[in-house]
Amino acid sequence: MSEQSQSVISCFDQPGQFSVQQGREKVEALVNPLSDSEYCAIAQLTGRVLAEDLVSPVNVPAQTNSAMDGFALCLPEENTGHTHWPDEYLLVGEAFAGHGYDGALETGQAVLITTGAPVPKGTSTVVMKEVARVDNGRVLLDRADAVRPGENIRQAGEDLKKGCIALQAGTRLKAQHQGLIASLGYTEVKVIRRPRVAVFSTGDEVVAQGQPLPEFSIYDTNRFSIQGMLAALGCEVIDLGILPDQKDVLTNTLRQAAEQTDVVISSGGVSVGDADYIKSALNETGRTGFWRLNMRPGRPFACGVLGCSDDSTSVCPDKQALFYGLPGNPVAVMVTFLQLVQPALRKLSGEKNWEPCRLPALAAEKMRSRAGRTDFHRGIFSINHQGQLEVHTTGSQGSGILRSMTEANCLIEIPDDMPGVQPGERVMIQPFADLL
Ligand SMILES: Nc1nc2c(c(=O)[nH]1)N[C@H]1C(S)=C(S)[C@@H](COP(=O)(O)OP(=O)(O)OC[C@H]3O[C@@H](n4cnc5c(N)ncnc54)[C@H](O)[C@@H]3O)O[C@H]1N2
Ligand code: MOO
Repeated sequence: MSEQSQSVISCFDQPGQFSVQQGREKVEALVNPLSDSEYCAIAQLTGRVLAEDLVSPVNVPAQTNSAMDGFALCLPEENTGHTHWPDEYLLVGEAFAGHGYDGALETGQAVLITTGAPVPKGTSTVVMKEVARVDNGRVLLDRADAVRPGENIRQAGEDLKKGCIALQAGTRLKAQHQGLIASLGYTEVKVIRRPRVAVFSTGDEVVAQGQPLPEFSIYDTNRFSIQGMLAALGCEVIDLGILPDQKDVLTNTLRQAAEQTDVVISSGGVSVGDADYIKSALNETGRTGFWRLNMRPGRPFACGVLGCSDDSTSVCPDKQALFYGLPGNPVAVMVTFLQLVQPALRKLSGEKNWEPCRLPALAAEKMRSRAGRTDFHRGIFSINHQGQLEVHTTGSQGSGILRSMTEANCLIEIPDDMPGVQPGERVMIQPFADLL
């Protein structure tokens, strides 16, 4: 992967106690955006990040055209003092979408026109079919006083002018961008290559699906929720499975993963009791800081760079990878990913100007928290009878209760300076779904 920032390596305070915002800043500071790019066809662009500004090679629309099915009219010159336009015009021809009308309209003439057809020379306005009728080769208007010059006409280049920047480098492309790129006539555009991310789970109790579940065991949940979140960010996922509690296996896996990937993400084994084992493997493969974040869920968190030694002058840039060690509890995994890893992966992907969607909502119930800590409750927001955005929790908020994430449509953010929330107080919510 590309060279990681050297200056921040020294910020691995061990162990650190940070706010969510401090954690976010430290995580992002380690990220150098990818710069390798590739061409990608329009149909495959969903979720990709544009590598360079996209310049419009054409005017959109290319010609001035009609926005309605109706009649193009040539009104008398405006400066002749007309307040009421004539209500009768001579029908001289037709203009269909894809075919123009060859002549130029003269005062008092009309042309039948369809939506999208080029507006004939001399046209002053277009009236909709519904307000006019044809009688004996003449177009008769129901309400000539309602006619306004310039109506129902889409000007050439009113959407995009030839030569302007249609989309900026760093835009994450969605359906609307694909449509716009297509409207410019491009067949493919240059995008940043996808980040390669390796994922594994740890823990003696963690069992793969398809195996019998022994006593005291649990099916591996985190690898799949992480993979789902990575897929939504357009990452290429390398599934390293469940790693056994053997230091050599862990060390070798991390070393190989660092050579082949941009990011390695693990879950489990980062709390005080269990962390020693993963810590020692990580210390052999790179530099990792273990932090305590003032947040719930997601207090223990590890972050760092694999493939560089303590002596940071001897780094091998191509063999480095970012590392995120997420806590084992399934809700803590998702919350730490969304709050800390997601912004970092967006930066790594070359995406610019991303901000999470946060909205103020009224608490519909009492919510527990603690001063000095940011709590992320799972919430369901809706519009109340007064038309205000309100939110209630999904119930029990244990960080192992993954059902709370499936029932929620948002995270409720209770900041460090709120010791708890009373009904009717304002909280910020982070909706799960942006519409587009
Ligand atoms: N003495 C302390 N104990 C704990 C602290 C603490 O500060 N001091 N922090 C607690 C918090 S908060 C969390 S979160 C957990 C995180 O612990 P680990 O990251 O070491 O995770 P594990 O102990 O391995 O697992 C925790 C929990 O999650 C389950 N788990 C783990 N991996 C998976 C998986 N892939 N799929 C499904 N479930 C998984 C595991 O069975 C445990 O129940 O530490 C607290 N303890
Ligand atoms: O943060 Mo642990 O974050 O309670 O699950």
